[in-house]
Amino acid sequence: MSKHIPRKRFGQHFLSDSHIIDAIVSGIAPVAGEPMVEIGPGLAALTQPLVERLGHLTVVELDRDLAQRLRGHGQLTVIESDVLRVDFAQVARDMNVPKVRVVGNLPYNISTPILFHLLDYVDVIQDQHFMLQKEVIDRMVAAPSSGDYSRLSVMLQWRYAMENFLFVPPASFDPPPRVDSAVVRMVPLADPAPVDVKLMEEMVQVAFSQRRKKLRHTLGAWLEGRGYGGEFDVQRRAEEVPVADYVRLALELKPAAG
Ligand SMILES: C[S@@+](CC[C@H](N)C(=O)[O-])C[C@H]1O[C@@H](n2cnc3c(N)ncnc32)[C@H](O)[C@@H]1O
Repeated sequence: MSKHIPRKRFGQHFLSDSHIIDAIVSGIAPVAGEPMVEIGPGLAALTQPLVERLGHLTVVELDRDLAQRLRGHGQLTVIESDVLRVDFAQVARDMNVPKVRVVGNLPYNISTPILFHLLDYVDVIQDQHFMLQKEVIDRMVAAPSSGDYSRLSVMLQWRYAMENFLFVPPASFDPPPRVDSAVVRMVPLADPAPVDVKLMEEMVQVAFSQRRKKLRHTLGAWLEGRGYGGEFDVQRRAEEVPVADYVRLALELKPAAG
């Protein structure tokens, strides 16, 4: 088969380090027969060892040439699409299972939109294992009052238990990216607070819109606009507020949202 020229616009950095590939696959720990979906299989660096253990794998690939190559593989179901347009609830229905596992070495240019897209389908997802830019994972798992604590930390930590389990240097890829990478495990919390996700998203976005300023300048005005008269302390900075406080506030606001 002809050599594939990596396409920059699709964030194509292919894994080439067999030790790292083994470590990722061990971290995922696939079991024969499990329903799994891989985002961005590329040249099958992860796909092949995964499918050897699973027996069957569904993959989502945007690049037409790569999707075409993968169709020749007898153990794969290939969805040729932008993952941001994929309805994962439908994918689970098509596979005849209540939940799927999702994995992938994601295209870094759209990793945050992918994480938010999957948040919409968290009820049909058992767990997620993603290779991402290390700096993004640092933000995902950051604790309050650390420099990395951000909108992404709050929006993901209220819904997932997350763990950075592997550091991956640029030399593990061909072509190498300019940044360090890491692999994160995300497991949806079994008993999440029943917050309105859209409301939570808007609230957290307003809170972090000016992270150096006290919240009274940003969230304070927004809460006032909603007629909020509760106890939430807006004399703090967004980065000082624990996830649980944001969740409590979103729950208090819920009736106003309806
Ligand atoms: C970083 S590469 C990883 C490739 C392979 N899994 C590996 O580890 O070597 C990202 C892959 O995602 C694909 N991709 C990029 N944008 C995508 C999108 N919006 N939807 C689905 N796949 C996409 C790329 O074509 C590429 O195959």
